[in-house]
Formats: sequence, structure tokens, C-alpha cells
Amino acid sequence: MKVAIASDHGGIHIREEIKQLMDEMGIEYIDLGCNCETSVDYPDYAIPVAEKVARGEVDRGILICGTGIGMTIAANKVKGIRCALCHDVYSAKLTRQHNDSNILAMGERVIGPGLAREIAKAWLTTEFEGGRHARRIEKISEYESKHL
Ligand SMILES: O=C(CO)[C@H](O)[C@H](O)[C@H](O)COP(=O)(O)O
Repeated sequence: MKVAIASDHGGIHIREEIKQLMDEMGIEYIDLGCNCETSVDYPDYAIPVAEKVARGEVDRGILICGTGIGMTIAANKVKGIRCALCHDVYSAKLTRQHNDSNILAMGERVIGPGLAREIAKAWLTTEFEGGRHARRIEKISEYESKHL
């Protein structure tokens, strides 16, 4: 699996924590920034990650900002993206099993690095269940292809 990860200035510490986790798990990743602690704009990081996932250049994405909300809104504008904002392990597992989410978003002003690590680990290791859930995702894809 190959992952693209990025954050704004509000998510740099969790980004480093998740990169360390992926190193430990042997998961390949590309870090798309941000590169400093000055204030930046989350769409400039969410959209490049989402486009890489949508184009199939990477398998999945991880985005961190202050709340995770801005990243989630921006990423979900990209066709084919199912970005899930998760601040608990249960949601992280379920969004993989049921929604086949291809981007995980988290908020560094909401949760600490330890919980973020557990959430990311669950999300990275949980498979999509398919079945009835595939039918529901297909309905979202159909809407996207007809209306966007
Ligand atoms: O998009 C967000 C809120 O939904 C993120 O939390 C951003 O990181 C946040 O808005 C940045 O805020 P700042 O005051 O410019 O640091």
C-alpha cells in the first residue's frame, strides 16, 4: 500500500506521528507538506492528496489540520474521494468496512498523538467488507458521474 499524507500548520505533530507509525508498519508514503510552522491554507494540501488518490497514484491518503473538518470538506470535493473524519477507533474501523474510505482526516486540536496513532493503525489495517456496502457506495459514484 502507498499513502499520501499532508497537513496544514495545525496538524504537523500528528503528521510526524503517523509517518513514524507507517515506517514501523512498513507502509510506503509520500509527504506532501506543509513544510513549516507558518500559517498555510488547508485546501492547498487536501486537494493534491485527494487528486493523487483519485488518479490512482497512491492507494490512500491521510490529512490532518486543526479540527480535520477543513481537510475533509476540501478532499470530498474531488470526484471518487470518500474522506472520513475520525476521532475514535470504532469509526476508523467502520469507515473502512462500510464506506471503503480512501482518505482519513484527523484534527490535532481535537485528539492527541497517541489516539491518532491508534486511529490510523485501525484505518490502515481494516478491509472493506463489500456486499450491501458496495451497493451504497455505487449509488454515490453514480451520483458523482451524473451530476459533477
Ligand atoms: O479547517 C480547519 C477548521 O475546520 C482547520 O482546523 C484549520 O487547521 C484551521 O482553520 C486553521 O486555523 P488557524 O487559526 O489559521 O490556525
